[in-house]
Amino acid sequence: MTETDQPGFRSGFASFVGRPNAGKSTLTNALVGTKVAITSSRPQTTRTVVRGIVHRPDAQLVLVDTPGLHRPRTLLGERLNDLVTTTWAEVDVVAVCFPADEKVGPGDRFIVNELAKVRRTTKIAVATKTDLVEPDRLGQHLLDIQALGEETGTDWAEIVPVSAKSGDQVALLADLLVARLPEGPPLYPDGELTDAPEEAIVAELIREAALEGVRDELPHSIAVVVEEMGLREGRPEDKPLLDIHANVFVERSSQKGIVIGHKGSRLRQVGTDARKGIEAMLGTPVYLDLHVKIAKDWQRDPKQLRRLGF
Ligand SMILES: Nc1nc2c(ncn2[C@@H]2O[C@H](COP(=O)(O)OP(=O)(O)OP(=O)(O)O)[C@@H](O)[C@H]2O)c(=O)[nH]1
Repeated sequence: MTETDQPGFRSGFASFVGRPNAGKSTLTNALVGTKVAITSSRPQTTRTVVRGIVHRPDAQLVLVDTPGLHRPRTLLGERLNDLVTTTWAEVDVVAVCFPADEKVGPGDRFIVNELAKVRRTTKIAVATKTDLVEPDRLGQHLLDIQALGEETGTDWAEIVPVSAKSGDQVALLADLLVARLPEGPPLYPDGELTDAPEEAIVAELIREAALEGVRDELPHSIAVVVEEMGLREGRPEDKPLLDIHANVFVERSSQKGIVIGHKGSRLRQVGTDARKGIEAMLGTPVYLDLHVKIAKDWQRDPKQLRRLGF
């Protein structure tokens, strides 16, 4: 039996939110287990950025970032906040981080009030940095979080104290998050993406689309390299467009023909399918430019392999 048809396997998305310095990144790293280094050079542009994936025998938990929430002063600010709440509605669970060494304050209240509008998403409260405080203070902090929940009409599914630094309760948090995911097969290949940038996921989505229906003919002969990926300049902030230029490498010209299809029909379909997959993952409209190239015997050539990212 493969992992995919394992009964009871869970997969889905979680997002950590909280005010600046609340410990979101450190917690993400602690959960994923390795240093996650998605250096997103475009904050607040793509709606969701995968920060890391927790692979477990029983589940796959995809941790995504949502753009920062701001007190809106302008219409654009309001639109951005709408985007955030839309993203929150699309993930399975949102975990709000409240650093134990700071009092629950107006910044937290603002976030929780916004989050309360997203009624259906499960909300978990996480008291972070517990290693920095005495038990008394932690107790008070948990009561304050509870009170904020009541005040805002937020029904915390859990309130969990953790320390990402010492590792205390991190495993418990993982269990609680996983328990809130729907049953379903893994969303990403095993081992994928701790430090892999978005380009790697995008390349994988394109490769999947390119293999669709021709897997038997081209089992291991397709590699994809994302040459360029960046937001189109001059777009309004609330209507981003992500430009992606990618090369699909095959080993022989006969394979090139298969991928491209009659008058390019197949390649167009591959492009459409891949684009939809990428848009669904990143939450941003995408312009995808695909080229098919021959890298002769790339599987046997170490130099080619390196170039292709293996
Ligand atoms: N002692 C202690 N420090 C922590 C813990 N978690 C995070 N920190 C520290 O708190 C600071 C902020 O942590 P980050 O993980 O960067 O917080 P963040 O919420 O991602 O911050 P932003 O990116 O600004 O939103 C860093 O200096 C961390 O080292 C913890 O469990 N214990």
